[in-house]
Amino acid sequence: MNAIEVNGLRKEFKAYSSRSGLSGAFRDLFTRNYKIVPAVNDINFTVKQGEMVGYIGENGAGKSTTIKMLTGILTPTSGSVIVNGMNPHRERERFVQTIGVVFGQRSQLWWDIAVQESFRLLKKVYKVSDADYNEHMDHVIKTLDLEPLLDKPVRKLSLGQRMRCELAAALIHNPPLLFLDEPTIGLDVLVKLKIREFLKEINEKYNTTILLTTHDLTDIEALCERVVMLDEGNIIYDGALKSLKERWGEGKEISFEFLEKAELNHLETLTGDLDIKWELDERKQIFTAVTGDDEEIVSQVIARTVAAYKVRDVKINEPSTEEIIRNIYDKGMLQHG
Ligand SMILES: Nc1ncnc2c1ncn2[C@@H]1O[C@H](COP(=O)(O)OP(=O)(O)OP(=O)(O)O)[C@@H](O)[C@H]1O
Repeated sequence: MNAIEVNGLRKEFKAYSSRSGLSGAFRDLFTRNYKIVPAVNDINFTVKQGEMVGYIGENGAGKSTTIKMLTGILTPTSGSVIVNGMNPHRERERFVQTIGVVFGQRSQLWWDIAVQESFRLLKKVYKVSDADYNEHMDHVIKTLDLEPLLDKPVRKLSLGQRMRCELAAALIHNPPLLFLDEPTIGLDVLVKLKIREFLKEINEKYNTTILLTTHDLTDIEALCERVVMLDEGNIIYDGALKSLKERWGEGKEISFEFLEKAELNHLETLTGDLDIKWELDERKQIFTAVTGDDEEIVSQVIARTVAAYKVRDVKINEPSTEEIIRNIYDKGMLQHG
């Protein structure tokens, strides 16, 4: 079953521009110039129940606008959105029972009351029974280490503490679908790891679908096999994170420092049957084999070289996902699809 079905989804905004000078400002008071800008430009995608998908793009690419349409906060200009079998905007009340939302920059907890009071209020809002609440939330509270925070007012919590509480709050009704918009923004590494572990766990335990928007690609790498990449309102990639790396990763580099004198010609002969290119940094005497992503070739290069020479150091370099994605945006290598 599909948790999310998006067809020809479009959202246009009016972008107002100001006229110059005093007379321009005066005229702006009465009529304003604007042009129509599509923030989301006729996109299509589906997400299956239980998938964890990274929804990525640069600032202004249209991520938040999409999430707002998927959660029923904004109505599309055209196209259709079916989430959990419903139209999010039209069937609002029934719909919100089936989703959880965490916006990293905004809070759904009440600022001045204790965390557990917020939880209790949300339990009422979502009409969760005592039995369900206890069974589910006891576990959530334990896993996210919330026990010591429960009687503190939200305003007294650190960012990391608050984000863990936000996540728990979004899960009070144990929704089958979770939208996370920058859930780890500004958090330290340990809290990030905890949140990731927790998300993996609920995905495994309840088959919860997760759509994750983040600028932190390590979140995506830790959680999502699939990424949907957005650029100026268009989907420019939808597929496995792994294939993205294979296709655009530009291979690996294996650098050797030797304890004895090595010859470039000899290394080339040793590996003549492999699809690689040797480079030499003469000043540092570092020999580098540039390869594709074939692991067999990488291991052959290392095995043959180490057998022929005494080696001081070997390093394998590959571009990070961050670099690959930067590359794609910079070079515009992908076709709009
Ligand atoms: N209410 C609005 N009125 C006019 N333009 C808007 C409105 N909301 C968003 N936009 C424009 O739509 C485009 C997409 O914005 P959106 O917030 O969806 O991007 P984003 O990918 O979420 O960016 P970020 O990573 O900065 O959050 C931007 O050009 C933005 O200026």
